[in-house]
Amino acid sequence: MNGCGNEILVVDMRETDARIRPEAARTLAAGPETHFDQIMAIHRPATPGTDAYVRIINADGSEAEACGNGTRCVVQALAAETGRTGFTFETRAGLLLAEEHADGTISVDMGKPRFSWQDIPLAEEFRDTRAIELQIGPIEAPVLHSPSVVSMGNPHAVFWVKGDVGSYALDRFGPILENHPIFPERANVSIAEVTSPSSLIMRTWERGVGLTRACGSAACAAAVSAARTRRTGREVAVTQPGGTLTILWRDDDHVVMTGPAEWEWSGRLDPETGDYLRDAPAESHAEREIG
Ligand SMILES: N[C@H](CCC[C@H](N)C(=O)O)C(=O)O
Repeated sequence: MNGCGNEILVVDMRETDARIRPEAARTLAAGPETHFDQIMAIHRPATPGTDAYVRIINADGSEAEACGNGTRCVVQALAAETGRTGFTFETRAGLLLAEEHADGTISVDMGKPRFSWQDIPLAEEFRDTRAIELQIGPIEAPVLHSPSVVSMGNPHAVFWVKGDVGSYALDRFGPILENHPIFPERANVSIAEVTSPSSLIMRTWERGVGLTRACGSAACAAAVSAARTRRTGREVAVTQPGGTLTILWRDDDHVVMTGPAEWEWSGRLDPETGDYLRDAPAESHAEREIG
């Protein structure tokens, strides 16, 4: 599936106690057909009252606490299977509520942002995380500097720029910033331009992945950081290379992300090895029709 071009493998693990091994994930990520940004592995619920436990695996085999675009894909898959529209998932970062709307778009309550340096986490104390001391490029003329940092369950840094976000070499700066010692758990790194009090344009270098066409939690991170620094209001349209998400930072502090999800093809997967067999197009289409 994909969520705004964020490439997602949704894997149904509800009938097995197995886990997808990191080696299997890396093999799948390296394959031209199965290349992905995140695997969303749907496991049986661990907590009463939840619909599933979802493990999120990055292309490098590491685990993430949150993935907004992938969560919308899981909702669409389970809504097609069950005819239900509302779901509660458990992830490493806690519980997520999600809902499919009549128009097919999906909203996910991504929880509350956390701003303290220990929560992001940062390696040293910063009292004000709206802009921390961190820069790239020459000391007297940095190319990027003073990012806002926030945890959406996972760590994010957002650099504010004026002008075309596409003109920055995020492919070069991304790995340096992702692995900068200030981020003991690494970080997802975005550059964002404010285009109006209710819109942003951004690109993201994802932790454990690289450049992606969209990142839901990064869109949330940029939206709350923009509102927190009075660059925008609390509801913004966030445009990334793969599409646009609407982010609302509600008065109760929860961040709600709304956007599309798209099914592409299905198959069968060996979670130990990453070997897979793609369904014949007709078969997968039929499966889709009957949910
Ligand atoms: N694509 C995801 C984010 C994955 C985050 C992951 N790269 C990490 O935190 O390690 C999203 O839509 O939110």
